[in-house]
Amino acid sequence: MPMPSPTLKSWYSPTKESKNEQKALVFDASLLQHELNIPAQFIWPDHEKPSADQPQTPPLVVPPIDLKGFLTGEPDAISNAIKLVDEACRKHGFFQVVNHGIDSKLINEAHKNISGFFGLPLLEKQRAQKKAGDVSGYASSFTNRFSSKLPWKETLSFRYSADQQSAYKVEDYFSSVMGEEFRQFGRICQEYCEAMSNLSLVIMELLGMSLGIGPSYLREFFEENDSIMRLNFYPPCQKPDQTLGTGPHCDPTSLTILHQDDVGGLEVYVDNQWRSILPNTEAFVVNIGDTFMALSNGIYKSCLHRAVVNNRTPRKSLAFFLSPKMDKVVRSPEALIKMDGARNFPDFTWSTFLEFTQKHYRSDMNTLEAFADWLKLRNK
Ligand SMILES: C=C1C[C@]23C[C@@]1(O)CC[C@H]2[C@]1(C)CCC[C@@](C)(C(=O)O)[C@H]1[C@@H]3C(=O)O
Ligand SMILES: O=C(O)CCC(=O)C(=O)O
Ligand SMILES: [Fe+2]
Repeated sequence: MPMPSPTLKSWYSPTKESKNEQKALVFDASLLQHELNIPAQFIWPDHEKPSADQPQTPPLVVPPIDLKGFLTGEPDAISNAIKLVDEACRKHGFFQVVNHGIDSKLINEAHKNISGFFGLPLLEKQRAQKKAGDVSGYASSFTNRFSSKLPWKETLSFRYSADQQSAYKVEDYFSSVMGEEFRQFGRICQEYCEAMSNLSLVIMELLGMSLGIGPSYLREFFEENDSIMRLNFYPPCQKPDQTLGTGPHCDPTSLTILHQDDVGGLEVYVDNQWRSILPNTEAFVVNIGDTFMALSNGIYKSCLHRAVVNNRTPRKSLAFFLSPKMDKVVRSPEALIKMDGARNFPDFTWSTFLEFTQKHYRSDMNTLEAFADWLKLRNK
């Protein structure tokens, strides 16, 4: 396999020395949250610092899309939802949904268990330690993976498969890596992922209608999805203006359904400025990701977003990253190519794109472009 181009902006390849240096750096939130001088690896460059271009981030106030009438098939509600989704996805790839039909008890249970998990001593969380190149596992600030611009967060990620034939179950993953006492937490996460997968298929129907290709094509494309669930935990930070919880990026995945707690920290880049998305625990935040942007031939935009931290309250967010089955070819349907007159992205599989983000490129705002260039070089 040819090597990726070293000219890629975010190409990362820590040197032997920096790898050794990193070994000494451990993100133990119970200690670091009180630290007045945060380690240099967490300090982001000036132009990316939270308040680089504006002293205060103005909130983006957009009414959420009410899914109730869409779910019950009311014609006016359907046309209204189509119009709002289409406008949002052409412009910035971000919208929120309410009356989505997901049980609030399930959401609350998930949040409770997540707080319990991240509240454990570091050594216990490390039982699920993510291994190099793996998607699943516990990661404290990626101190082993990256050497600079470290994010002020801990994450627990795992796979979810909607394929009925698949033997993989979230609860088995939890009990196998962390012990039998984590099976119940795993069950809640499995149930939560099932709910997210179903909701994402409803949203796919809506997106298919708004793109003018009908409700079935995209729903079927993602029916047997092989998705990623990530639990994000952002401890307080005494220097919140110096660092970021999650740096500016577009999700490489297809569609993200995010539930944030009542603390706030998510920001979206709209009209050349960062805007904060005020927390609303009744809503889900929905983002278009790079894979969907490619599938729509670029008609819908992948959403540029980031998460900031604060010096008072820990924050949680639950991100369900909808992704197609690993070897399904991502290729825009003919009808969308005709609309634009040109095919704007190469064919690829999610398996290759995922490998790119885990082994060759640190996801940022240019991942899709860098991936397309990398594919071209690789296929030469
Ligand atoms: C496929 C993925 C890579 C990241 C997780 C995800 O499932 C979707 C988003 C990606 C990420 C969150 C974008 C910002 C940088 C990143 C390194 C992070 O801060 O977590 C990204 C994730 C990754 O593990 O590569
Ligand atoms: O925590 C958030 O609000 C955003 C997290 C995010 O963008 C991600 O995990 O990809
Ligand atoms: Fe994201």
